[in-house]
Amino acid sequence: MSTETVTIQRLGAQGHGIVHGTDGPIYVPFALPGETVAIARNGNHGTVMSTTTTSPDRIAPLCRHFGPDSDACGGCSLQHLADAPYHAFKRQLVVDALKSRGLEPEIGDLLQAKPHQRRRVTFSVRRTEKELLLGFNRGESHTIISIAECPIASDGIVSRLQTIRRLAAALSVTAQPWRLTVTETLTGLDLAAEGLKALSDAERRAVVDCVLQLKGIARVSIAGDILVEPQKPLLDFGGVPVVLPPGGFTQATREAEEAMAALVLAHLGKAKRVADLFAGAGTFALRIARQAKVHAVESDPKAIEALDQAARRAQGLKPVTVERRDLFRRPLTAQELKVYDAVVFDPPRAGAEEQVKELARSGVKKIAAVSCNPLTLARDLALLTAAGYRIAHVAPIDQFLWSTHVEAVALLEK
Ligand SMILES: C[S@@+](CC[C@H](N)C(=O)[O-])C[C@H]1O[C@@H](n2cnc3c(N)ncnc32)[C@H](O)[C@@H]1O
Repeated sequence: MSTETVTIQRLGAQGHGIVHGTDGPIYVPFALPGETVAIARNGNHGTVMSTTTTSPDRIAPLCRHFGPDSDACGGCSLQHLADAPYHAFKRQLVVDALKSRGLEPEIGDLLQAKPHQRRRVTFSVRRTEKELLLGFNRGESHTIISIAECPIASDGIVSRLQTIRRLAAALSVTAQPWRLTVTETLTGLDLAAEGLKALSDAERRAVVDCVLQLKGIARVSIAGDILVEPQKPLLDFGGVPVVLPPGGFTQATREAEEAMAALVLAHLGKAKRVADLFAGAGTFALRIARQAKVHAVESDPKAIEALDQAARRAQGLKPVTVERRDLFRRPLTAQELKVYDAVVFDPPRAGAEEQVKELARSGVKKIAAVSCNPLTLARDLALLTAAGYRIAHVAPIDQFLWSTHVEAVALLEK
């Protein structure tokens, strides 16, 4: 460990201040470009001890749990950065990722996230001898920081933190840490527990009794199995009600979901037959079905079942077919894709490389690529442009406020 004074040169992709020393980059969390700071240095990591020059872009964080202290929550990494440079940083993550693959398409302004929009958060939970810890892990550690507030989570979640705690306490029958994903749905909170030790019958009954005394809980599931469901947890995909499968994926904010869906629908235009790949429970497919026939493909059986049920119950949709399929191992082939006028794909962070290789050979006229990882998106788009597709537009979208994650929608045509 050594002490030195450095001036931060730029913000890295993980939100850390970076200074390039003679022996490589030094990463300084919570320091901003232009700031001169004294750091305790440990290898290529610096901890700020004092600041002599403060950036004009530095602002007071909104949340009491944010910061470099040992008891601070690691959920957010950029609350100390003013709005304009924060938005520029997020957009630049997409610009840089595409540029690293030689792509320089038209990239729009960032769709900005606002506080209290996140309708889905995953808490870390652990019972200690003294208390129940429910919150987020401290940065780069397994220590759980219990939270009393959260400026990113929706009011529907934050206002029910006490309820969530009571329920988490009933589920925490051992000292083992576990995770609780809370989704605010139209009919109440959906709570999905993962990593819990199996509960005895008496413990399960105690949780059910607890839920029945509490208000605002739609469902509690453990490892995908429903324990109690006073209400079916409903989401609305463009006017089509969908029962969210236990622990199933949904976009983190309603605002980002609607913006992404609007971009995708506008791009599809008059397409008559559309394939929605990595379709989840139908975020895009059910909206597209208002104007075109849709074939939705997804590997999660519960998600595809939820989509299918929702499509069957809905009025006024064009035909929707569903297929459970692992698109990494068995992508839709170029031959299978030829019947579609347009394809939407929205894969997990790993991207859709194998599927995109088939798409590149398919000749499908319009493609909308939705992604939460600019690096894999860039790789996949490069495969498509090499096959003659043109990127008409890329829209960077923030739905993970004050984190270094950014979503993007890329619209392509041939
Ligand atoms: C980012 S989510 C998008 C879901 C949906 N488009 C939405 O907006 O709600 C990615 C989806 O891909 C699915 N998935 C993950 N791996 C897959 C695979 N190998 N084949 C097919 N689907 C997969 C996940 O279950 C998840 O529903």
